[in-house]
Order: sequence, then structure tokens, then C-alpha cells
Amino acid sequence: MTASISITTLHHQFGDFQALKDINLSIDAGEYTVLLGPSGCGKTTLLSVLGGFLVPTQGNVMIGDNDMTRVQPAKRPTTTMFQDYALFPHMTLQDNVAFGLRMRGMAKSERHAKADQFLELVGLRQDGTKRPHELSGGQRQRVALARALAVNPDVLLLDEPLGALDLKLRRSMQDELKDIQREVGTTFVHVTHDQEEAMAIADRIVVMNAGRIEDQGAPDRVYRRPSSLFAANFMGEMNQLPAWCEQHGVKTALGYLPGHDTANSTTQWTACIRPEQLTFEPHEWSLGSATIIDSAFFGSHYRCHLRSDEAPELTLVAYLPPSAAPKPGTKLPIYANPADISLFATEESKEAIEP
Ligand SMILES: Nc1ncnc2c1ncn2[C@@H]1O[C@H](COP(=O)(O)OP(=O)(O)OP(=O)(O)O)[C@@H](O)[C@H]1O
Repeated sequence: MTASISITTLHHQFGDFQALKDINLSIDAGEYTVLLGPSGCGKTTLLSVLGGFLVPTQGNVMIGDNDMTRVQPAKRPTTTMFQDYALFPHMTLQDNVAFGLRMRGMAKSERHAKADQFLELVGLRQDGTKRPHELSGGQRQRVALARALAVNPDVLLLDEPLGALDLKLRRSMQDELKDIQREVGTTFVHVTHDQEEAMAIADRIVVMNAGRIEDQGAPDRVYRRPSSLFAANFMGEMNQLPAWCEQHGVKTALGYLPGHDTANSTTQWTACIRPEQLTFEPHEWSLGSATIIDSAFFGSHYRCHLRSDEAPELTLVAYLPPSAAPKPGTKLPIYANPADISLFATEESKEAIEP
């Protein structure tokens, strides 16, 4: 089962503190949405509103065609999977997965068959008689997922579901979560502060900051063409060049940026370019030359700090291919494609100019 979600003009206050501000969000049925943002930005609060654990101060939550704003958690077509998994230690895995079905009055043989079906889905069918303490962290996470899905929710809410796992296991569980979501087709809403996790899993990323949505969309769009400076920085490493609108175009600390108009009167801008978008072969925009300060090997690339020769106060991050073997002190010409640059007003307004 699956359902769409529509949140309109939602605000939430804890006393005087405004935790959610004017949230508008539409999620399609069967979509995998990730709420991404730093600690305290309101991700869990928004998830709690979706799960019915909090009634928002203002605004509406529709799940499918039904207004769920004031409906209790148990009466919603949602299940929430918490970070600590909350498995019952004294119960077998099969009984853990069947627990929600028992609460709904399903007969024993039927609920055990259903539990086995969901244990199969997460690759633990043969472990049904074990107890949670006999499992690894990743396996416990899978049991919690099976238990959450066994009650057939339209929407599964996951709060930092991989937070307790080490990095390697986390990466492999991301693939599994995504595969399982595709197989069952349930709408998933997943909270994380890990940008790589969001990129690996999401159909839609919602970037939050200080209770607001800064950007939302497909991961590649939010990464390549973010709609705010905050989203640009949160989605990955970013070089930032001070820029000004002048009569002849947009002037940056490293020269005029070709192809950008000057219609906007805002005086202070930031031109953003990702490290992998800086190139060393001639391209449309020359950013002058730079000197390598240091480099670190990451297998697929070297990550280098470069000091601009034109503006020595500017340090840039660039990625060089593994064959480059960069040496400190080497000078490199730097180029970029102007279409890759995102420009954000940093004074007067927060709007972005399209190239
Ligand atoms: N019950 C509460 N009473 C008062 N303030 C709260 C309450 N719950 C959350 N807050 C505040 O609301 C803000 C948002 O909290 P929330 O837990 O939604 O953030 P988050 O983005 O999920 O953070 P984290 O990643 O650290 O879990 C925080 O500043 C938090 O202190």
C-alpha cells in the first residue's frame, strides 16, 4: 500500500520557539523522500507531525485524500521506525515482526506466515527463531524494517534509521533500504543529517534549515543547481567566490563571469562552484592560475587546496585525477564552465540568479 502526502502552510511552535516555519511539501505515492539538514533544523519535528505524535500549531497534513492533521498515530496509515529499533528482547524475530499484527487481532498461523514473508524480504527468513541479542546491528535494523512493513502502512516514517550503524554497514544498508522500498512501493520518509546517505537513497531530497525548507527536488538537481546558498553548502563541498553585479556583467574575485546578466541591483553576491567542476583544460571561463598548497589521495581522485595567484586570499578546493600525482608548489591554470556556476545574493535578498 502507498499514499501521497501533502503538507500546506505548516508551522509548529514549542512555547515561544518556532520549530517549523511555513512548510509546504508534496510527496508522491511510492516516493522515497529524505528530510536532510543539520541537528536541530526540525526534521524529527516534521516526522512527528506526519506520524501524529505532534499536532501542528498551524497548517494541514493530508495523507492520500484524507486530512490527518489531528488524527491519532494509531488511526493513521503510517508506521514510524525509530533509531533504536525498539525490538522486544525476549521475543523471537518472528514474534517481533508479528507483534503489530497480533495487536490487530490477526490469527497466530496467519501472522506467523506474514512475519516469515517480511523476514524473507529483509533476508532473515532462516533466523526467525533467534532473539535480537543474537543479531548484528544491521540485522536488527532489518528486523525493525520488517516489523514496520508487516502492518502494511501506506507511509513508513524512518528517523535516522541507519544512525547506529558503522559507516561501511550504513552504506550497504542504504542500498538495501532503497531496494526494499522499490519492491514494496510504500511511501518512505527518512530523516538524516548525512548528505551522502540522502544522495544515495532519495527520489526527493528536502533540505531543511532552522525550521524551514531551503530546497527540495531530485538529488542531482539539488546538488547541481541548489536554490539557496545554505542548500549549496549542505549538499557538498563548494568553492565560494565573492561577486558583484557591475555594468559589464557579474564580476567575481577571479574576473568577469561570462554569460550572466546584470539586471539585478543587489550589490553583494557569492558565485559557487563545486570542486569537481574546476577544470585544468581550457574552457569558456578562465579563473587565472593557482598554486597547489597540499593534496590528499582519495582513491578515485586527489583532493587539493589551491591558492589563487590573482587573489592570494582565496583558497580553492579542486579534485585532480589519480594519475595527476599533484605536488605542492605546482602552478595550474584553472577554468570552469559558466553554466556550472550558481550565484546567490548574500546581501539584501537571498534569491538566486539563473545563468
Ligand atoms: N518537545 C520540545 N520542546 C521544546 N523544544 C523542542 C522540543 N522538541 C524539539 N525541540 C526543539 O526544536 C528544534 C528542532 O528539533 P528536531 O528534533 O526536530 O531537530 P532535528 O533536525 O531532528 O535534529 P537532530 O538531527 O539533532 O535530531 C530544536 O531546536 C529542538 O531543541
